[in-house]
Amino acid sequence: MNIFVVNSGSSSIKYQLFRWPAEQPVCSGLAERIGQENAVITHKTLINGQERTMQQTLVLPDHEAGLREVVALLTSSIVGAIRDPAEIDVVGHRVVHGGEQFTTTTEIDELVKATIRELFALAPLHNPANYLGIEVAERLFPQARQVAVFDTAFHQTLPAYAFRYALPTRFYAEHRLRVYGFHGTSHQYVAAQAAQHLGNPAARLITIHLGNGCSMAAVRDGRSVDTSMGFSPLAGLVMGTRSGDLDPAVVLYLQSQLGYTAAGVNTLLNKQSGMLGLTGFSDMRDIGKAQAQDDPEAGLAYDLYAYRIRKYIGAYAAVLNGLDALVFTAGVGENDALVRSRACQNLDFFGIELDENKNQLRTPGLRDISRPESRVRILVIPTNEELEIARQCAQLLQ
Ligand SMILES: Nc1ncnc2c1ncn2[C@@H]1O[C@H](COP(=O)(O)OP(=O)(O)O)[C@@H](O)[C@H]1O
Ligand SMILES: CC(=O)OP(=O)(O)O
Ligand SMILES: [Mg+2]
Repeated sequence: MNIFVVNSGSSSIKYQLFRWPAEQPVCSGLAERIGQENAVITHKTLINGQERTMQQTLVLPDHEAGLREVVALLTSSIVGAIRDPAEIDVVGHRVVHGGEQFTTTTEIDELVKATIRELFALAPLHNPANYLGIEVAERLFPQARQVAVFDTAFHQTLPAYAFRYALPTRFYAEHRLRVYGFHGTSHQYVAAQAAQHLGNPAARLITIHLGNGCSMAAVRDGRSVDTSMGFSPLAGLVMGTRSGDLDPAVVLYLQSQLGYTAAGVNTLLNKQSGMLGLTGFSDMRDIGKAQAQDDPEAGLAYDLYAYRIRKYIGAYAAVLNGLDALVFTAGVGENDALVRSRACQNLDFFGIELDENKNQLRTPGLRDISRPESRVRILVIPTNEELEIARQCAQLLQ
């Protein structure tokens, strides 16, 4: 069975092609800067067990053009893995918001598509792009089964006292204003890896996904019991361009005193805040360089970023009434030793003790960076949302 996984972002498409049940993709890649003059596709192929990478710069006016180009690569006799798009049996899509309607992986039909469209209002930055990916894939792979895997689904196990806001009940009853939580596919994937590594399916875990968007989850028995993103992916941690937690009165002040419109506040908090607002850079590699040169703004931004994580660790240790492991994952969590070091600072009270030498090592795969005497394991686990999506597609359809 060939499973093609598509993760459509606002200006990018990430993809992996699996020849199931092999979990190593035969092709994978990323099309970036779609809609701009100089889009780039980076495409990897596994040839005789060796990974070969090629990159091309081209014009991709929209997602349809992007996916068409990806299909051309997949079917290429040199860097491809199939001869005909009809060889794709299943297309698995990352869909960020599934609302309360989707608590699990779902095969896509017209009704499912209509519901995803209704959810545009709840995730305006993400769901329209995901939806577009579905429509384009239906045209390019008309004979394949299309499956949606929702970021929110893993967090549908939160108890009401964790997911409700203290607003008048009608706002939940009529408008579904509540905590949904996101990055669920990633939290679920690394939590399962951690539980397996610990040999304890009931492990109490805090999973820390630090990418462009950042979120944490408290996980017990493989189920999410709380998470730091909320009604939208804006809540919680400090992120690349998003503010994370904020007194809602700040929004009122921006509007009543500083002349911001609702759209202006949206842009400010989602696209101009976070690390970008604090330092002028959203990429942690740039901020890392600046902080290594003693840039005070970068130093403060690191402290703020890590301090927010530490506060959530404390909160979730209370939620879980104890802790077996912390798990760092995604671009920053897997690569930035300074973030991990500061996030774990002064937590020995909880039995969290980082081994600074192990923290600096860059070995691939799962690694334990805690001191032997640490009561809580500190793990770095590379996430793989595409593999988790493929697994869930296979489980649904087999
Ligand atoms: N070597 C590295 N050191 C520090 N940060 C890194 C490194 N590599 C990637 N990152 C960070 O990871 C972020 C992207 O993470 P990723 O999980 O790919 O996010 P997303 O899926 O949201 O695009 C980048 O913005 C960058 O800040
Ligand atoms: C939901 C979310 O924030 O996703 P991303 O980190 O990919 O923007
Ligand atoms: Mg991501």
